[in-house]
Amino acid sequence: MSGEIVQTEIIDSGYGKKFVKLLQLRREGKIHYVKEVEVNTELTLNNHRDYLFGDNSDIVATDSQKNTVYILARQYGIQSIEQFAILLCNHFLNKYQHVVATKVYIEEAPWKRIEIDGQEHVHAYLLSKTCTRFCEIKQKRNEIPHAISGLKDLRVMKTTMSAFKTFVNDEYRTLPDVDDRLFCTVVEARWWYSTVQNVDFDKAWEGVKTSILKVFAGAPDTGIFSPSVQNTLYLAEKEALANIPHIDKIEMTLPNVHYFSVDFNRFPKLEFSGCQNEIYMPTDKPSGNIRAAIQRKPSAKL
Ligand SMILES: O=c1[nH]c(=O)c2[nH]c(=O)[nH]c2[nH]1
Repeated sequence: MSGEIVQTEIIDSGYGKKFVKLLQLRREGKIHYVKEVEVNTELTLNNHRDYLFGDNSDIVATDSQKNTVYILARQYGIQSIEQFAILLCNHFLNKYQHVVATKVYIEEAPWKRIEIDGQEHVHAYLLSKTCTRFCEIKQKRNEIPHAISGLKDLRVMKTTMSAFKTFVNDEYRTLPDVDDRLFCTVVEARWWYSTVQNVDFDKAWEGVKTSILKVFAGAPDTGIFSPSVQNTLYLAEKEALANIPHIDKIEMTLPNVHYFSVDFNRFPKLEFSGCQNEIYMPTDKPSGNIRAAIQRKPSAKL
């Protein structure tokens, strides 16, 4: 240690409670409604006395932030995770004048009603984890809230109508051109709203999910051809922006989860002719990883 006095400044800070879990139950007669969420809060203060000098007098304890989540859920209810996150941001900024910025991230547990003989149950649910819905709202003092919504862990696969060929052919390449391959990915998508006013966040979220599935799968009886993960990703993003007017930017990440064909030529003493079963080896790691964000072009000024 040189013992030299280092000159520093804090350039970013925030603190809050992570993973505040709560279940909201609303009983309307015999029909019950549930929402289970996990909330992360974060506040940024107008000074750093806490970090610099150990002066806690401006700290709204993370424990109090956690209590606030429960109290606002009780008082106002959770319509959509986005609305609840906006409510929390507003509350923290209005209640504490020395808070200059807030960030609230929420994930929702995908409870669906159990269906018995095609009929939805009034009070029994099944956790149907096709994917996780999340949102992140950021708001600075004297500014409007900015909303991002997203989905993750949406694992999809198709067994044909996917090819990958005519890519760089040099001394590093071993992968052959393929006309027909399995395509499996775990979709993560996040999108930015141009406004939070009069947005039906549930409808928008369903709209993006449907856009992604439609572009990935294509028509039920024929499918849709994918020349690469990159192209499918881009077309899914374009479809989402075409369908949901309140979104002006979207980013998607698509890992290319490889399924390698098992080579039965390695068993020369066995006879496989006439066997129709194709056997693949699912391989989680490594995976390709394809990412892109698109946004609406500012409309041309005449
Ligand atoms: O759709 C694909 N895009 C790639 O960039 C890539 N790279 C690779 O090895 N396989 C694939 N597939």
